[in-house]
Amino acid sequence: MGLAPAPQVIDPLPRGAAVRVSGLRHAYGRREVLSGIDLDLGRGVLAGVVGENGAGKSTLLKILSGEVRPDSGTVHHRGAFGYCPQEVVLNDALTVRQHLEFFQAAFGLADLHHAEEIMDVLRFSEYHGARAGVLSGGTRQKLNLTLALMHDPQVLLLDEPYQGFDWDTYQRFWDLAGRLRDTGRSVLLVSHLAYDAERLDQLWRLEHGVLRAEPAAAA
Ligand SMILES: Nc1ncnc2c1ncn2[C@@H]1O[C@H](COP(=O)(O)OP(=O)(O)OP(=O)(O)O)[C@@H](O)[C@H]1O
Repeated sequence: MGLAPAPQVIDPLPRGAAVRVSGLRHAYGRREVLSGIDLDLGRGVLAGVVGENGAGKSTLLKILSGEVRPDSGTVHHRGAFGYCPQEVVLNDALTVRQHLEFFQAAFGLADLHHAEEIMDVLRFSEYHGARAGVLSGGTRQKLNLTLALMHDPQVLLLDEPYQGFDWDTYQRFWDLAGRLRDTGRSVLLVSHLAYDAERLDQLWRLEHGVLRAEPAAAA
C-alpha cells in the first residue's frame, strides 16, 4: 500500500505580507457593522484606518486580535500581534511595575528591557512605583501602550493609541511608530481623525461597512 501524499500546505499570505483579511463580515444583532472587509498589510508598513464614531473601527481591530469572532471571513497573519485596545485595561490597585511583571509572565519574557525602552521613549520611567489608580489619563495610556508592545510583536494593532497624550508625547509616539516600521514591524492604527494621514504609508476609510483607500502622503 502506497503512502498517502502529504497534504499540500498553501501559504495564504503573499511574500512580504504580514496580514491578509478577506471577506470579513460582522453584525451585532441585526445591525451589520462590517460588510465585507478585504485588507492586505505589508511588512514594514505604517497604515491607518479612519472613520466616524461607530463606523466599526474597534470591531475590526477586535476581530484581528481574536477578541471578537467574525460572522464570516478570514484573517491570516505572520508573527505575534500586539493589541492596544481603546479602553485602558489596568488594575488600579497594582503599581506600574506590577503590571509590567504580570505581562512579562504572561508573554514569557526573560527581561523587561524592551518595556523599559518604550517607557523611556514615552518618558514615564519614574512612575514604576506608582499605583495605576493615581496615574493621569495620559500616563495610563502610556502604560496601556507599553503593555501592548513589550513583547516586541510583529504586527501592532493600535486603537486610538495617543488619546490623552500631550503634544511632546504625541510626537514621540509617532517617532516610535516610525522606528518600529523601519525595523520591519507592521503597524495598523485606527482613529476617528485623518489629520495624521501624512505620517502614514497607507490609509483606508471605513464607511458603510467597507474600506476605501485614501491618499496617504508618505505613500
Ligand atoms: N458588543 C457590542 N454589542 C452591540 N453593539 C456593539 C457592540 N460593540 C460595538 N457595537 C456597535 O457597533 C458599531 C461600531 O462600533 P465600534 O466601536 O466598532 O465603532 P468605532 O468606529 O470604533 O467607533 P468610535 O470611533 O466611537 O470608537 C456601533 O454602532 C456600536 O454601538
